[in-house]
Amino acid sequence: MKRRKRINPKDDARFYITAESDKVGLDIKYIDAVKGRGIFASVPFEKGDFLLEYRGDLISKRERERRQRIYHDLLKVFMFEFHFNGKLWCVDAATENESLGRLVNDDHINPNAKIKYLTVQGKPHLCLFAVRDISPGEEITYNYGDSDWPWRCKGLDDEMAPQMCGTTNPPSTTDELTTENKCIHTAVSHPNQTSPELSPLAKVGECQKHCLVCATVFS
Ligand SMILES: C[S@@+](CC[C@H](N)C(=O)[O-])C[C@H]1O[C@@H](n2cnc3c(N)ncnc32)[C@H](O)[C@@H]1O
Repeated sequence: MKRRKRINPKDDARFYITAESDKVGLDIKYIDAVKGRGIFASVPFEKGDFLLEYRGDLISKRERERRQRIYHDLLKVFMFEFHFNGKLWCVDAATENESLGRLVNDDHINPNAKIKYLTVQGKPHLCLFAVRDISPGEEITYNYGDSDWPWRCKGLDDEMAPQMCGTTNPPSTTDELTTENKCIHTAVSHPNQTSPELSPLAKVGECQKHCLVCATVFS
């Protein structure tokens, strides 16, 4: 069988950065009410291949702080911070658009991609590269980094979830909560969701004991 000629991954990345577009062979799919959407390969990728750019506004630390003050928690997760040339920068991908990079989910155990930055015309661009061969149908994932991401709590039963999650956002202590309480995941729908399964009503139904995302307890 004839092997396809491999494009140099950095050149490939520069091409898509300059074109401000995503490559064919990656699709958005709705996964479930907790994870929301994700990005899936529809063609095979080889280890080292460029996959996607995490496209958004490149902003300074100061501007990031300003936006963080006004953003809802659900938007803050789209802010990717990184060091470049001795300074803290951020790519803010909170704006819902056609870009696929902003929809790639976290996997800190067995990710198949890694983010690296590439400089184009003096500006850093965050790019995802495959860290192993990827088959069609696989979800693209990378490690979001060390943090108490609520979804990383594993194997919890209903009683243990609030203690073990250790999240402070929103409050996880039951005494601050009343029957009126709703966590952010139930009070509002996920930003720009298009799938009916993600409606606030469906999420309230799933959160009857505790929210799967943040472990807020409902009485
Ligand atoms: C940058 S967004 C990724 C796209 C998101 N799935 C969506 O549909 O908009 C990050 C959010 O995705 C969800 N997420 C990412 N990785 C996850 C995982 N491994 N398990 C559950 N939820 C995850 C969390 O809600 C997180 O706040």
